[in-house]
Amino acid sequence: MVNTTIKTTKSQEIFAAAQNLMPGGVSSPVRAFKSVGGQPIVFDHVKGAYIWDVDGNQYIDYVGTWGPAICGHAHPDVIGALHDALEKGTSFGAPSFLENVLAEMVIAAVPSIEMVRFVNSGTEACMAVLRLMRAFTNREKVIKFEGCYHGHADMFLVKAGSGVATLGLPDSPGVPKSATSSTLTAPYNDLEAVKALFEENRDQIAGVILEPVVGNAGFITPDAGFLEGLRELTHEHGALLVFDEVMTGFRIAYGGAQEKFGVTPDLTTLGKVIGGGLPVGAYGGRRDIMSMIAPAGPVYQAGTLSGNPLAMTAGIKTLELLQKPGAYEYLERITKKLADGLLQVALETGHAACGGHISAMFGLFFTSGPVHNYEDAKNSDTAKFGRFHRGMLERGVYLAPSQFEAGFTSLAHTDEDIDQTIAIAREVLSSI
Ligand SMILES: Cc1ncc(COP(=O)(O)O)c(C=O)c1O
Ligand SMILES: N[C@H](C=O)CCC(=O)O
Repeated sequence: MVNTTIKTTKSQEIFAAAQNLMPGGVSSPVRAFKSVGGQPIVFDHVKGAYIWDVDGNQYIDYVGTWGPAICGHAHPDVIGALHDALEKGTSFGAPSFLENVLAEMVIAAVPSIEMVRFVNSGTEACMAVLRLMRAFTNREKVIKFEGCYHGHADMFLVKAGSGVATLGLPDSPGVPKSATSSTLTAPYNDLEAVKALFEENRDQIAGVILEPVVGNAGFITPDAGFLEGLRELTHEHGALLVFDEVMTGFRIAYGGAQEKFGVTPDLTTLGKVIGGGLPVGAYGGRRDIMSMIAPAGPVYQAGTLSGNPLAMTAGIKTLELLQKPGAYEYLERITKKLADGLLQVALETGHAACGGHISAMFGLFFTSGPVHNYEDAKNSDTAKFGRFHRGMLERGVYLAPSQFEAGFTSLAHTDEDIDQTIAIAREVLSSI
C-alpha cells in the first residue's frame, strides 16, 4: 500500500522544461506547489477518484480538478455525451438548445436564479456580477470578505484567498488603486464589521459578495446567523446580496449553499460543477436584475465561446448524474468519514488540529481552532501542512497543494479509498 519512494523523474523533467516556457511552469499559480514545497507531479490521465502521473504513479485525488469532478473524473456518461456532441462541432457562437436545457436545470435547482447567463469561467462570472450589482443599484462600493476569492479580476484582488493567500502576496501589482478603491473588506463571520461598513458608507454600497462556505482560505463554515444577518443588512440598506457559489454550487447541495442554509441571495455566481470539467461559469438571479444584461438591457457583457456546446453538454450530464437518488447522501457519508477520520488521526497523533466538512467539501487546519476567518486560518501551522501534504503525496494521496484551499470528494470515491487515505494519514502524521 505505502510507497514513500515514488519515482518522479519524468515529472521533474517536464516541470523543469515548463519553467522556461510558462511563468512558474504553470497555467495557474497554486498548482506550482510553492507553499507546500517540493515539485508538482505532472499529470498524464485521470479516471474516477484517481490520477496517474507521467511516471505511472497512481494517486487518490481530493482536488477533483478544483471541484468540477464531483461525479469522478472522466465519467463514462459525460465522456459518451461529449463524443456525440463533438460530432456536431466544437463551438457555435450562436444560440443552441443545449443552453436552454442547462439554463432550465440551473433555474430549477438554485433558489435565487430566475434567469442565467453563461460565461467561460468563475472569474468572468464574478466580474460580470459586480458590474450588474453596480448598474442595478447605481452605487459603486462593494463589500467582500478577507480570504474569499472571486477570481482574478482587478476589483476583487483585495485581501483575496486562494493563490493570493497561498503565495502570501500583497494585493497584486498592476491593479490600479482606482479599481479597488470601491472594494471594502471585512473579516468573514463578522456581522458587526459589515454593519459598521454600511453605517460609514450610507447609500453607497451596491452589495455584499461572499463565498457562503469559504473554500479559498481553507474550509471555513458560516457561523449560525451570519448568512441570515447579511441578508437582513443588505435588505435594510437597499443593497444586493451575492453568493459566489462557483465552488459550493451543486457541491454542498444540489441547490448550493443557499439551499443548504435556506438563505436566498439576489444574485449567484456559478462555475466548476456546471461545466462538468469544461471551462464554464454562469451568473444569475432575480429576473428584474438579470433583465438589465445586454441585449435585454444596457449592461454589457459578452463572450465568443459563451454557452459552448461541449461545456453545456458536460454540465447537463453532470447535473443529471447528481440528480440520481442518493447522490448527495453518498457524498455526505463518505466525506464525513474522511473528514472525521483525518481529524481523529491528527488528534491521536498529538497534533493541534481542527476541521470539518459539508457534503463533498472538507478541510483540516493544524491549529486547535476554531477557524472562523482568514486570520485564524493564517495562524494555523502552514509549514506542518506542507510536510503533511508531501508525506501524503509520496504515499499516493493527492491533496490540494495549499493550506488555503478546501478538499473535494466525488461520487467515485469508495469506502476503501477513504480507509486507505486515513491509514496513510496516520502514518504521515506519526512522522511529522
Ligand atoms: C469561489 C470562487 N469564485 C471564483 C473563482 C474563479 O473561478 P475560475 O478559476 O473558474 O476563474 C473560484 C475558483 O477559482 C472560486 O473558488
Ligand atoms: N482556489 C482556486 C479555485 O477554486 C484554485 C484554482 C486555481 O486558481 O488554479
